[in-house]
Amino acid sequence: MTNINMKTTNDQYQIEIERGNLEKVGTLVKSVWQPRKIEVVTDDNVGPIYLSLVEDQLKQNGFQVHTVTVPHGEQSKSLTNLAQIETKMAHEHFNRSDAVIALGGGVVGDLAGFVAATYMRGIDLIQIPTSFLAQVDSSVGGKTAVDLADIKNIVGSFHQPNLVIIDPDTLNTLEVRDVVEGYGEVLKCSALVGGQFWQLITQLNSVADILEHAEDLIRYSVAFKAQVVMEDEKEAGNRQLLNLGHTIGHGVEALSNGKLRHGEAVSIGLVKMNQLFAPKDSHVVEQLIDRLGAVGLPVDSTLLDSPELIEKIKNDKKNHNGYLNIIYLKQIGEPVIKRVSIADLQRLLNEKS
Ligand SMILES: NC(=O)c1ccc[n+]([C@@H]2O[C@H](COP(=O)([O-])OP(=O)(O)OC[C@H]3O[C@@H](n4cnc5c(N)ncnc54)[C@H](O)[C@@H]3O)[C@@H](O)[C@H]2O)c1
Ligand SMILES: O=C(O)C(=O)C[C@@H](O)[C@H](O)[C@H](O)COP(=O)(O)O
Ligand SMILES: [Zn+2]
Repeated sequence: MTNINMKTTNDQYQIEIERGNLEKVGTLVKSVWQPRKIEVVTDDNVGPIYLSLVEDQLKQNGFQVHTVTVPHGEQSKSLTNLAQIETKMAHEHFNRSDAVIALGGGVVGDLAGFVAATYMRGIDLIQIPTSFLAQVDSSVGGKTAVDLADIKNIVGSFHQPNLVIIDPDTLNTLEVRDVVEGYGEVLKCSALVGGQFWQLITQLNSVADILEHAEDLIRYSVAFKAQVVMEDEKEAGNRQLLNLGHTIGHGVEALSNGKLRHGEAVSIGLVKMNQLFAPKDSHVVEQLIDRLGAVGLPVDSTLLDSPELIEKIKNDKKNHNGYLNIIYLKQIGEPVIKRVSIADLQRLLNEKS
């Protein structure tokens, strides 16, 4: 069992990582919340597998449980769903003492998190991530958001949970493609950290290898993310490093009309941004392509040639007055934040494509 402690300016919470955590989810929730009404938000893949267990556990521990199931997939991170869920909660007379639980992948986590951030100007939240991506990244750190049409995470808020409950056993029911896309974020994280974390990555060459080492990968990723968030919760400085691969990644993800998963898009963005900025003699790009390619993550895309890409990039939250803080690697374990004009980035993208 691993217990990682997160402390930000106004919040403190535990990230509990243990196989079988879902079996005792009621007790874990009770350790931080008094009896109250809870809206459990899930999706139509996760709900049929895990919702009844979580619901029973919560009821046995004195909670009043309401549930809402959204369709799986990125399109559920919408203002429409936000409004529907909050309308339902209002009709159920949820008040400021009540709470939200996100049970699912990053889509459910971001959507339910934003519900909790905005309902009555903010109520309590617990994250129960069930996808690999959500367990290694999205359930931790308090970023919540929905998309507007084809613009990623453009309406959102920082809203920290009171607890994150990670049960790596839930990875057993995940599709292979979803394990691999979650690994895209793990690889991003390990490339930022280097050292032992990267050493482990150099030994993983298949989905079976990833699953065998899933607990270590979750622990390494979450411990690093927690440390970064504790030092820079609102992304004024080094939290921007966690956006490695995302400036171009979010662009191609949005342009793909749902064809690329988030972690796949990050993989493409990770390679491209380093092709543009990493020192050639560092061999960063070759190392990234080798490790991403080993598990079948995409390392290139025709979307990189789209004239629309730069328009998407302008929506990056690291864009300030026409200058973007881009992230690249000097070498594995040595990330750099560099201020680049959008015009220069556009020129470089055009030159290289
Ligand atoms: N807030 C953050 O810090 C942060 C960080 C990274 C990514 N994100 C966001 O997370 C989203 C991607 O998350 P994701 O990759 O988890 O996508 P997702 O939530 O769509 O989950 C991927 C698929 O796996 C299914 N699933 C989840 N858990 C399952 C399980 N245990 N068994 C069977 N099926 C399961 C889902 O239904 C879905 O079909 C993107 O919207 C991205 O922008 C947010
Ligand atoms: O937690 C963070 O900070 C991250 O940047 C983690 C990213 O993996 C994640 O995709 C995040 O949602 C991106 O946020 P955005 O601010 O670029 O929308
Ligand atoms: Zn991401």
